[in-house]
Amino acid sequence: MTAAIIDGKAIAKDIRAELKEEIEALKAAGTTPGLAVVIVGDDQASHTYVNSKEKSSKEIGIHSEVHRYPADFSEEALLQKVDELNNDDRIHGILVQLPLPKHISEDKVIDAIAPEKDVDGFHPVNVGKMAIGKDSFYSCTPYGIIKMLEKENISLEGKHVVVIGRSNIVGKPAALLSLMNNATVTITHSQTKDLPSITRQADVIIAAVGIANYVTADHIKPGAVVIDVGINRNEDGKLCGDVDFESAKEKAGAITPVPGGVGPMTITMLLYNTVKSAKAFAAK
Ligand SMILES: Nc1nc(=O)c2c([nH]1)NC[C@@H]1CN(c3ccc(C(=O)N[C@@H](CCC(=O)O)C(=O)O)cc3)C=[N+]21
Repeated sequence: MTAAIIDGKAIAKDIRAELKEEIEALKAAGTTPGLAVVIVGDDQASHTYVNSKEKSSKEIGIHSEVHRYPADFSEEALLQKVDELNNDDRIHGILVQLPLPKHISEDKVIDAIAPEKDVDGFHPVNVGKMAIGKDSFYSCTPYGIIKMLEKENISLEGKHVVVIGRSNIVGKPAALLSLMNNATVTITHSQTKDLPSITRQADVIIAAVGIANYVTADHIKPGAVVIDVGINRNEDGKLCGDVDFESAKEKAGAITPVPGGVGPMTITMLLYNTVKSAKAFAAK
């Protein structure tokens, strides 16, 4: 059996087209959604992502600004910038690109973002609301996975979702959002014993380990849905996921590629959250 390939890029394109229309309506009613991205340091990959976020925002009519600072920018100055954006009426979404240089506390910076502008869904208020099943800004990568499954008509109801990874940004929120969609959820991680025996029970595997080609056909129940969150570079410098795509696609029922799977959905949900925030501000 060869798996159906879930085309994240195409799904992202559809959602962005819907957002573009919403933005036009919002603009006609006097509100232009605004997104501010803050990046500190000169990590090349981070700059590439941020440029891509800026381009995607502009394409659908979001006012986008990027604030770039050198690696030695102080924590105090960054907190001050966040405060300024919190109070800027043109800005409905604030994203501080992670990771930050070591001398800056990521927790402090995330805590400083106004929860109602935290379109990344990283602020404890938004994470807490999600954990108790309330509406909030959900973290873009796991939310993108949920939307992608929705668009593919893959219901999570009563399904066994096995998440590999327990990060605050992907693993934990992916588990919570799956639970919210009535899945039975198992979270596995680096201390889990005999991982393949657990992932082989999964109807849906969400792989967020951060190790190239870690999940192989041996981890997969025939016909299972495999979602690959990884973004790694292999020996040849080529982009690859946490899933060994070539072997996995012979066993899975459906699978996301890297690139072109979860990544484009992550950016799309950032745009989605920004529009959602602008709508909430407009309603006030
Ligand atoms: N505050 C914050 N929020 C984030 O959401 C955030 C962050 N920090 N730091 C870094 C990670 C990473 N991330 C990606 C988003 C899109 C792609 C993406 O679009 N990837 C394309 C390919 C990109 C390429 O070709 O390099 C794809 O998978 O098809 C990848 C990675 C957001 N992150």
